[in-house]
Amino acid sequence: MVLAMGLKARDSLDTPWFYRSVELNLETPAAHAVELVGSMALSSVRKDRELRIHESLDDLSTDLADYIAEISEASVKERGVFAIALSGGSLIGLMGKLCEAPYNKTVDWAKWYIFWADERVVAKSHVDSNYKLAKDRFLSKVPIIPSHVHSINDSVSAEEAADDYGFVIRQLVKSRVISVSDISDCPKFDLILLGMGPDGHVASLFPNHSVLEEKDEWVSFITDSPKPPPERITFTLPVINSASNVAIVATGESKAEAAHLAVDVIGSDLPPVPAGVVQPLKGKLVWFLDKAAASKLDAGTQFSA
Ligand SMILES: O=C1O[C@H](COP(=O)(O)O)[C@@H](O)[C@H](O)[C@H]1O
Repeated sequence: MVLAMGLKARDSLDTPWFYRSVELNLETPAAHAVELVGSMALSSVRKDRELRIHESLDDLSTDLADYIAEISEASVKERGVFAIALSGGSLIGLMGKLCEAPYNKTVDWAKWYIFWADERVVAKSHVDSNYKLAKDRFLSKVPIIPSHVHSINDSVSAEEAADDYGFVIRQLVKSRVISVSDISDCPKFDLILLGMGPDGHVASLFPNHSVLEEKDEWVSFITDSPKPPPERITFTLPVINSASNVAIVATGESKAEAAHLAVDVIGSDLPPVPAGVVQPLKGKLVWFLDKAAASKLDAGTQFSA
């Protein structure tokens, strides 16, 4: 029996994605067949989600830079601005290629507006600050307009910082710098970039934490983060899931189990880790993984970029 299906492919990292029709002869050796059948199941069951699994961190960084530059270009074309929310951690280093050619010259940096999907409530000069990390390794190397960088108020309590940040976002929704979701009334960021911890947390949404249930606020706070520092503010799930595009970037073996739980355990009401609850309502979710982080995915879920 021969099965026909479409696979997403690209010839190299510099060329665009395309869809290729593949005919699978069901007498193909078993392992190969499982992989192809699995890919077909992924694209038919979760059309809203894409997995990009890379051989090396260098490949992943190039693809991530391409992806961000493409969404920036499309947003500027459509809305005249690009509203992007960053996270902290290893993600920032993996965005480094955006500071190099060609992106440093081709991206329309003056149209970028920067936000944080989560921030640690520490001084902006503190080594734990997500703002400081982004400033040192990214923002100081590209010509983004300083007044377009919306960091948190670091001189108040976590609760006040969350309230303040929610207010800032509301003002920018009013002035249309940030779009608004037509189905959730939440801000609709053009792109939210998330890292993922080994426990499956994204932004500062940690496993089994009550903040995961927050439905009313756009920005919430916690004072008991299991990962130091304890005080943080975070976008809530409704805001993350209202974005036009969300990327989860996870590398290294320590993330493999969480990636498996988030990606493979689908169709469940309660995904076992917060990353699994990132399911944009209308937007597109892309996972960027290296081989190590993808090493525990079900065989059928994997396909390489
Ligand atoms: O504490 C945090 O951790 C996550 C993951 O960091 P990573 O270094 O393991 O990639 C990060 O995405 C989040 O923004 C940060 O506050």
